[in-house]
Amino acid sequence: MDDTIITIKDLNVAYQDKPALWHINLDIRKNGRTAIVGPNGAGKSTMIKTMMKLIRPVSGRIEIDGRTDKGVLKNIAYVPQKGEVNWDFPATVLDVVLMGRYVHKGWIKRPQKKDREIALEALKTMKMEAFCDRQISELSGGQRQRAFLARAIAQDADIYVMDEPLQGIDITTENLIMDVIRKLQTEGKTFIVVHHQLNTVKEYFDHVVIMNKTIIADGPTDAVFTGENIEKAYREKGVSV
Ligand SMILES: Nc1ncnc2c1ncn2[C@@H]1O[C@H](COP(=O)(O)OP(=O)(O)OP(=O)(O)O)[C@@H](O)[C@H]1O
Repeated sequence: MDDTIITIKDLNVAYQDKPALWHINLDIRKNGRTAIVGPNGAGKSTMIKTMMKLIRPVSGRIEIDGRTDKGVLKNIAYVPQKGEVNWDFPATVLDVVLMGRYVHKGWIKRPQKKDREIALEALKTMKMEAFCDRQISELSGGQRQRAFLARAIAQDADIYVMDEPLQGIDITTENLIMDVIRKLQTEGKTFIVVHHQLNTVKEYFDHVVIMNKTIIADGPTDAVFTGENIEKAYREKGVSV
């Protein structure tokens, strides 16, 4: 299908002997804003880490833009969960954003003037230019998330894969991130976002994947984000919806 950018076929993932994902079949919409929702432990992070080739599946196939090789990852900006990043690492905000440029240059070459300009422009988009020389250890949760989105923007990828970017941040940052995502979507970018707040799914995302170890439902938010499907995914956790 032309409007599909990622296709997952019969994907199975396990940690040691414990299955984490089974029989995942999924098409992700090109130029969409897709939320991935499901209860804690549903395998949302596992699925996107497998897309990023950070986890090796037991079986299955992931095609990104029709490709399965590692080179395609250059075209994906990955924003990991905040908790997975070592924020004590001595680096300034600008250093972090410049990392977005390394996929284009390799780690050996030093950033050029143009890379710095692109990084500063990305910081401006995230209203973080005043913090460019600040150590990342000194940032608030919302500022850290802005810096990470700036890094993703500096990478200039077509696909953004984000693991709970709105977790634990202030409402101003949340609104800014959603405004930037919507704007980038109008420029042709695709978003795949692990999202925890069920009350904002309809407002923020045009497509949704509801999962719990396997896919419960996926498609346009209006059609798929129903009480029945959410109930199915969250039932075993006893969440009332
Ligand atoms: N490195 C690991 N080693 C062993 N088990 C793991 C590992 N990472 C995750 N798991 C297990 O795999 C399952 C899926 O975890 P995952 O983090 O993908 O879920 P999630 O839907 O992203 O959860 P959350 O909403 O809590 O972030 C859970 O049972 C988890 O305990």
